[in-house]
Amino acid sequence: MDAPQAAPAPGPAGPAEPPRPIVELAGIGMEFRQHPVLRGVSIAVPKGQTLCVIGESGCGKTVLLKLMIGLLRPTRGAVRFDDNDLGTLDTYELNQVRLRFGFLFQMAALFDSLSIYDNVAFGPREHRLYDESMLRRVVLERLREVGLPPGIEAKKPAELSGGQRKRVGLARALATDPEVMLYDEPTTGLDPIMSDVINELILQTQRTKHTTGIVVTHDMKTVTKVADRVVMLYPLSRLRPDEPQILFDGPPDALEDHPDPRVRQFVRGEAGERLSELRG
Ligand SMILES: Nc1ncnc2c1ncn2[C@@H]1O[C@H](COP(=O)(O)OP(=O)(O)OP(=O)(O)O)[C@@H](O)[C@H]1O
Repeated sequence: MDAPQAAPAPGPAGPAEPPRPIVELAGIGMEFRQHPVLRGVSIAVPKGQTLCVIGESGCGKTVLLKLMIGLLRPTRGAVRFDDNDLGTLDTYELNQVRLRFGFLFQMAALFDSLSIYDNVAFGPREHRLYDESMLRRVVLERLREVGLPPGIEAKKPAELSGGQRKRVGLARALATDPEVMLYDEPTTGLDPIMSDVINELILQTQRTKHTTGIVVTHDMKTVTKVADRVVMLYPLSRLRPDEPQILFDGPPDALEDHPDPRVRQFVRGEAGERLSELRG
């Protein structure tokens, strides 16, 4: 039998400090005209990690992303970015913070009337990051990084497939070299192969650029592939007032056999009693 292993001794400076959070939600409550969506939600995302946020439709995942970039203000609690409380920042300071985020929207949200080049150049131009020759290098480099062929920059979004549009959306979000990428259901509507391409790109972005990632998804393959950590939210309407809204906060491999049946049901995609509940 192996001898029991001793706990590693702390180094001369004591146990290692946990990495500093870059995005932090502290005791968040969010209501829309007396309709509560989030309650007592606290999440700290360390620099360089990828967090996946999962949960049923309507539980508040997109609201969470909007709170993180100050597009919504919480009813209670504080949102911090790099130790700055967003609630204390003026419009200029908030815009400076937003510049450090990239956002890949559900439907890629490209400007239909602009070429692919101008779509990707949009953020850097708005923030006057580069002169035109440097901008050209950055735009073409980002398009290459997401695996789009040379010449695509002259096309319009309508000429592209869904998977190509999603990759242009990612190239556009990465054109400002963000420290944090927010992905809202990045694989929705894509075939399994293109979904995996997007998952690979999320992973590569974290590994090569050390970008912190926050991924809202229903796709458990995305979770398995990209998440360092997973938070599962539950809809408030299904919880008692004293129950925490975060059902799970941990590594992805602890999801499958979690003791809470609500977590297992979601992860395995089982309807359970839900159809009869919906029929009333
Ligand atoms: N600006 C708003 N005004 C009023 N209600 C809102 C607003 N934004 C979101 N909500 C409500 O908040 C709840 C959570 O919405 P949210 O979009 O965050 O859900 P979700 O978990 O992302 O859902 P899905 O998985 O379907 O995208 C919903 O009931 C929605 O109607």
